[in-house]
Amino acid sequence: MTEPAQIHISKLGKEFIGTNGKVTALRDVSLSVRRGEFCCLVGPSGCGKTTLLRIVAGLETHTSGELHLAHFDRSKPLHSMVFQEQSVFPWMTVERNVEYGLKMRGVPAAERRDVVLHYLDKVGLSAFRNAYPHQLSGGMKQRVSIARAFANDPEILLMDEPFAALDEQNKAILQEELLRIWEESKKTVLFITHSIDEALVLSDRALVMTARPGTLKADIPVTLARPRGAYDVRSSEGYGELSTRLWRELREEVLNSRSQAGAA
Ligand SMILES: Nc1ncnc2c1ncn2[C@@H]1O[C@H](COP(=O)(O)OP(=O)(O)OP(=O)(O)O)[C@@H](O)[C@H]1O
Repeated sequence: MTEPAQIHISKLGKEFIGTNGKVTALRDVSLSVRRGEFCCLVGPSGCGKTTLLRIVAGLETHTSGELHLAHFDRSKPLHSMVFQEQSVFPWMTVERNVEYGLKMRGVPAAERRDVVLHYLDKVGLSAFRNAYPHQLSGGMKQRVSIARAFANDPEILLMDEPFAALDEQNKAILQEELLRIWEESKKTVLFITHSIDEALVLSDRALVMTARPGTLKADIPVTLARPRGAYDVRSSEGYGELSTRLWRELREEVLNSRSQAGAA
């Protein structure tokens, strides 16, 4: 059965008025993400990926076009966002950080505890539940952010380069942890990355954006078998071909974006 659309964006545009005049960040972006789908957004630096995610998150408004988000289960939050920088509360323990959204929603303490312990176990942080963020490494703090986002149980997860600041091995482990949790929960995910590898490890579809003003250039189905491992996926059938295709689409836009920067 085909799942219904959860995120539907039609001819969406965004203009910023800055000190140097008008900046068109997004133009005519149209895309649809089905419920339970994992989509990665890739595109050159400055093409509007974060702006698009922030618009979906309701943190920014669009200046033209339409955005429709389907909210299937009103007892759950619609979306949660995970940022590149660690966005944990430094004054709260790991456990308090993860339960924050649930507490805000008035979920009873016993239920909160079960959910929090479940996700701390999933991200390998059970032993650190009473630790404070300053006692954790960067990768561990990102794990707290991921556990918090899933514990909050939103329908849509919006992830803005959540692993960009991590070293290669920690990134691979977190990608696998994220995939395992996603496979269990099947949330709708919109995930920004600069990495072709990361898009191929994680996504069902890679959405390639053009240089600014960003619009959708290519929508590439990532048909690699699941479950996937962060390294073994690279030797799976079709990986090389997909990787080359994505790079061809992206390369042109990265060059365009460089010539824009040179002309500015
Ligand atoms: N608040 C703002 N005011 C003015 N211009 C902005 C604002 N936010 C973003 N922009 C501009 O909009 C464009 C898109 O920015 P955005 O951060 O969305 O790109 P991005 O694709 O996420 O970049 P990166 O990959 O480098 O993170 C850029 O030219 C940026 O300078």
